[in-house]
Amino acid sequence: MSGHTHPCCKIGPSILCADLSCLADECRKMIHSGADYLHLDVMDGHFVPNLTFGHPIVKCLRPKMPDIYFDMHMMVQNPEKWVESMADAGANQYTFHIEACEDIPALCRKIQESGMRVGVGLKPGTPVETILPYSDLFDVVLIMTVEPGFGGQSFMEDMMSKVQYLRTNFPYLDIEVDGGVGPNTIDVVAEAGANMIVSGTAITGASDPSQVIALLRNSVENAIQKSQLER
Ligand SMILES: O=C(CO)[C@H](O)[C@H](O)COP(=O)(O)O
Ligand SMILES: [Fe+2]
Repeated sequence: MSGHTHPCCKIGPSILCADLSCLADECRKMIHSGADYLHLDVMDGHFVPNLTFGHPIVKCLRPKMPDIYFDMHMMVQNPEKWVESMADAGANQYTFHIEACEDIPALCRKIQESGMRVGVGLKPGTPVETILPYSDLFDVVLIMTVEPGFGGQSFMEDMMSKVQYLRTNFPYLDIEVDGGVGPNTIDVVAEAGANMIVSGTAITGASDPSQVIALLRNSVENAIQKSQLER
């Protein structure tokens, strides 16, 4: 389902550790700081031991920023349950976890028919080969670089072999990374071939988020340029 041009760099801040009592202001701040999209973390207390928010909040947020791409990171059991509500709330990408899903082709079809892009997430312990039988069905593969559930954890560099494997075998795929990504870890992420960069505390906790976003983008764009010259 991906296109046939090299995917471009996109930076998607996670607002998980921002001040959620003023969610719209926090999101606007990210957009004004240069974010390409917003990564919204949905947790159900079952798939992960934490709770955040669901489609009612997304539905309230949408009219306040009609043109912003919402990537829903669905850390939930039974991800098929929330597809229609998220589409109705205005989500653009529905990223479910492969570990939480029984009928992967049916779920991908449902997401696509609802008009959203299909994302599949892999926890650190899930081998990358798990996606191979379904690789045509996804627009985005999300490689988790922390155990899902909490922001502010340490980046797992050993997940980069999954990113490298995907970039080598699927040059046009959107590859997203999430967890502990920031100025200290972006270079290995960029060199491994990820192009959709989620970053939470490193951006929302910075005194100047725009500087952090620019730094992340610079690293990824340089790596893409280098890889194209090497071809
Ligand atoms: O999915 C997540 C946690 O499960 C978050 O998106 C992620 O942790 C972002 O926060 P940080 O960059 O602080 O790790
Ligand atoms: Fe996330």
